[in-house]
Amino acid sequence: MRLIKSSHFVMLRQNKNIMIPFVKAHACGNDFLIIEEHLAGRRHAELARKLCSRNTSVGADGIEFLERRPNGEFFLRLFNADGSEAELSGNGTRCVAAWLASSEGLDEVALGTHGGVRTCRVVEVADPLYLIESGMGVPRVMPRTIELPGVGNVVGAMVNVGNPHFVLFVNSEDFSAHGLRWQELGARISTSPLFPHGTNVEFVRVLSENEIAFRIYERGCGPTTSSGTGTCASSAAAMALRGVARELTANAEGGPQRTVWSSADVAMQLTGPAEIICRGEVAGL
Ligand SMILES: N[C@@H](CCC[C@H](N)C(=O)O)C(=O)O
Repeated sequence: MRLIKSSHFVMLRQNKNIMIPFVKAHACGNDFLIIEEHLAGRRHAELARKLCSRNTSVGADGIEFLERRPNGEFFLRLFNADGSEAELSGNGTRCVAAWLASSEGLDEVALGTHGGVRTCRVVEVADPLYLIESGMGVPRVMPRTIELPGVGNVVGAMVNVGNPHFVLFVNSEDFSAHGLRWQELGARISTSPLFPHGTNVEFVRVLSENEIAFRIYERGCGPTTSSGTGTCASSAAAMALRGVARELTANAEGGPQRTVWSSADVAMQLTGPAEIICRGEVAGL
């Protein structure tokens, strides 16, 4: 028998012993790993790239690193699947809230993020499924037309809900715009030099006064079935610029969420599900 001595094999063998405990949860198919911050050893980006890979590891859209501070406060750092750090995730924050409710009985919890503190309250439970309402901060909506080479002028709005979004309104049933599939146009906008820090992109159709449908191209991870901040950004743009009701059902591919934004200067409330999928240990770096 031939002995395998390649350095790749030696590396694989060394990695075998470093196991990292994780929890996996999703919100309308937008999936996250939850890992205790102290286990990251400052290798957050590398861990995100490795563990979010769907073919060679557990797979997820991002990792929420959960820090427990000595004063009892919680702080989350969110890393996208490509290893970039984002200010926050609405769905990811809710997944952590569901995990803290399930594992520690916390029905209401304030979670610090780089995009501000988000307070999450459990509204209904059918363990492992949690319906959670989150205070998502005050959205800022700025109408903006961008010029994309080869595409032309794209009319939309920059929306900040703790992280950046560019929202376009479309009429087509398949969410295409400017003759491009939304996934293609989303990739072009998300990585355009016009947004030096990148942006999330939402394609929104107004269905009625109380309902919108949208598709999401996420910064740092591509098309996703849902986004909490994307739901808020799409709703805020529709409320501020299309005059729809201040309480909306926002339908993404992964399912509906509810948004309430009673006036421009108050926080938006987001209600949606989060489900704990599994917990385990995964080979780290
Ligand atoms: N899916 C998230 C947003 C995650 C962060 C985003 N990719 C970014 O880079 O800002 C959500 O539910 O909000």
